[in-house]
Amino acid sequence: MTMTAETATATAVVAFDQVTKSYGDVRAVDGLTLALHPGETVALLGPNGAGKSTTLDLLLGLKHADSGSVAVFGTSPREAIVAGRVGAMLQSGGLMEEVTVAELVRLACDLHPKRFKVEDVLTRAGIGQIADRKVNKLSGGQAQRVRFALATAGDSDLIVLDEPTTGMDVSARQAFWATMREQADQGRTVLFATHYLEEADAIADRVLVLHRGRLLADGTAAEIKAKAGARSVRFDLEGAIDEAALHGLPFLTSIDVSGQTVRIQSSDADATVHALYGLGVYPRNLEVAGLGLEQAFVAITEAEEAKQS
Ligand SMILES: Nc1ncnc2c1ncn2[C@@H]1O[C@H](COP(=O)(O)OP(=O)(O)OP(=O)(O)O)[C@@H](O)[C@H]1O
Repeated sequence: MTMTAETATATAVVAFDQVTKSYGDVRAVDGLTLALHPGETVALLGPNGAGKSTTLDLLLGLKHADSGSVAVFGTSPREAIVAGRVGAMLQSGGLMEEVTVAELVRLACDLHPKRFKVEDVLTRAGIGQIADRKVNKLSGGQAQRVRFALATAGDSDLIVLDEPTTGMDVSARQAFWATMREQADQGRTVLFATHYLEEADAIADRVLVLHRGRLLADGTAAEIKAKAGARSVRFDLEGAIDEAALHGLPFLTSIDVSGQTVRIQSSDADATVHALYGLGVYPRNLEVAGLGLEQAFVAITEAEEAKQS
């Protein structure tokens, strides 16, 4: 079947069409068009102030677009949430204070049209042991787990997480993502905003890079790395090093000479290495590697900053 734009929107889990949202002079989301599909695990990346939280708030109906439209499962965000199709974990969502963890989770389960058993939700979030503790006595990482429990209190089709692992220690983070993977394996769509690029690289099958409210890149982590274009080249040289000659190599975006080791980033590594041999030097232990997602992200967002300034 040929998919028209209309049927694509109807079957999309989330569809943003030319969405704009400003706060006074600040355009937080700027003409964003985007569709998320069933079963995808999607990471939303962007520097501070890029518009990630605003995008998630629009998706959850907590904020309203100035123009454009936001649809969730083909309906308004509010309708999708009332139908229990969306579970959300917000960045610093306040938790009711004078109740126990179990009481709070029970309330969330009771409110969900397709609720799970309280015990199962507590276990899945790794908070069974602190179920009787008052919410205002929790550590930051424990509070994050409770927020996660609230987001997974029922059988939602879409889980939205705004910087979910902030404040969690390494083992809590690993346990969290293992649980999230199970959720995705059961066919749920997961959208999470993060500053941890290694999480996006390891978990997401699609990465969105936001910058000043606009989508700069959309693809797999490998595609985003390729989009950044640059690769790193590392080699050792023997004897005296002619740094001026190395600085003259073509396509360099950065160069660092430390002892006998040279580290280069190049937008065309093949041409740079070819020219290197042309200098008459003999590079040893030559390594050419793609950039990590973190370096790619910095390269993409810095290139955009340079274009705009
Ligand atoms: N309530 C508000 N009033 C005024 N400006 C706001 C408000 N909320 C966000 N902004 C501004 O809108 C822009 C986008 O903010 P947003 O919180 O969506 O970004 P973010 O990508 O989530 O940032 P961070 O990574 O720092 O959490 C920023 O410039 C921010 O200062």
